[in-house]
Amino acid sequence: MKILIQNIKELLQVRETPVAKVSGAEMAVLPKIDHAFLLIENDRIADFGPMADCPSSEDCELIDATGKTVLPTWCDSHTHIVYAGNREQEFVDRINGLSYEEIASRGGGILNSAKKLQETSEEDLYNQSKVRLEEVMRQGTGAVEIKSGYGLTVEAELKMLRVIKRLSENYPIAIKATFLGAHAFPSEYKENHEGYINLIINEMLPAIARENLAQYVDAFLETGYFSVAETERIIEAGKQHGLIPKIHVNQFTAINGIEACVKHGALSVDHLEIVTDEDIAVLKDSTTMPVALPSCSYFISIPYTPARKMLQAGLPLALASDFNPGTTPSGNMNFVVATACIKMKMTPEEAINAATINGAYAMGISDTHGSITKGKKANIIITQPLTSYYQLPYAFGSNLIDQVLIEGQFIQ
Ligand SMILES: N=CN[C@@H](CCC(=O)O)C(=O)O
Ligand SMILES: [Zn+2]
Repeated sequence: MKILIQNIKELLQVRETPVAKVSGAEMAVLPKIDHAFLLIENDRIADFGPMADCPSSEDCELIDATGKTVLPTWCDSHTHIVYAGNREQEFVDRINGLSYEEIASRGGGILNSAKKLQETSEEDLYNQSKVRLEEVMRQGTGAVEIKSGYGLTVEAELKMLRVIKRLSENYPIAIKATFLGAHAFPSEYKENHEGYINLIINEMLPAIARENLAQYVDAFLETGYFSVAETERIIEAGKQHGLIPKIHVNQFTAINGIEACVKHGALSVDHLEIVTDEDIAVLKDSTTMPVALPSCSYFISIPYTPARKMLQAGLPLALASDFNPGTTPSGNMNFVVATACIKMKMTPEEAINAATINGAYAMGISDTHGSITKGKKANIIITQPLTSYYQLPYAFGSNLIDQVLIEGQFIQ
């Protein structure tokens, strides 16, 4: 099966020579070809270039992209798409003056979602989650990481991870699974952290490894949640089962968590609404990808990740949605890219790099996703006719996507 897209006004994120990620000043460069073609064979990118070099269209399904922009689909490296019910009431409580921390300390927040999820059957959880997955695919996401962490019991964490596995078997989108048993201490372990950490290490992790349900391990390293020392124990135990750390850190406070994550070779450190000069120094020259989640900052009114300062220091940055019921009930990566430009002062080029190739790196798939490169997965967004790709973040409330292809299949 061959698809030939012709007369593309702008073909973005073209990388003849593959790169794993882009950092600092490199992020301001988004390589593109004007008046281009793109050839897809089965699930892969077979060829691309200027229209002057366009191959014959024999045997191909033809798409005319006159006036349109074509770019790789978004790589959303941080989500919690599998959850039960919602937290609309907490949304209204916050409007009426309560903070995220106050709601959590009253037994709301993550524990509220965990109670709902424990009471929901695996089948129902799958059906609720697939609606969200289908929505983000239509919005141009072509690869997604999904975390557990609303189970908080052996049985419920396994239920979440089995749902993630089933989604990955039933949809063309690449899905990476992360075990986040260390998302919050269940109330019965509030005064017995040791007991819950032992449950994670001695029961949850071995059961997950037996069923091969996760590739990554995460923890909410934050004041009032998991300390640096507790997180390090979980990272070490996860590694024993082959899981690579990707850690929630510096959302509300900076407690030297980033240093610990880098020391343990974390693939990514995520949130980073609060970042110190020491954190930046530690990330510099590491292989750990910092990940910003601007929709979370927007929704719960907390600071935005200081992108300019980080890029100026030469760091890379990825953007992800954080789709979850508490802090970010949206997986729309178009909004993420626009918000990064509008609120974090990232240029469109930087934001698109952050949401494609760097997002792919932050989920360990930049050899197959995140750029227009021969041999990579045919994951493509075709936009409506645009004056230029600047319109994508500029017209932040409009749906400018015409068609999405994931692994060579049209999504709709
Ligand atoms: N901060 C930790 N975890 C999630 C939100 C958890 C929740 O409130 O349900 C996040 O990434 O924002
Ligand atoms: Zn998160």
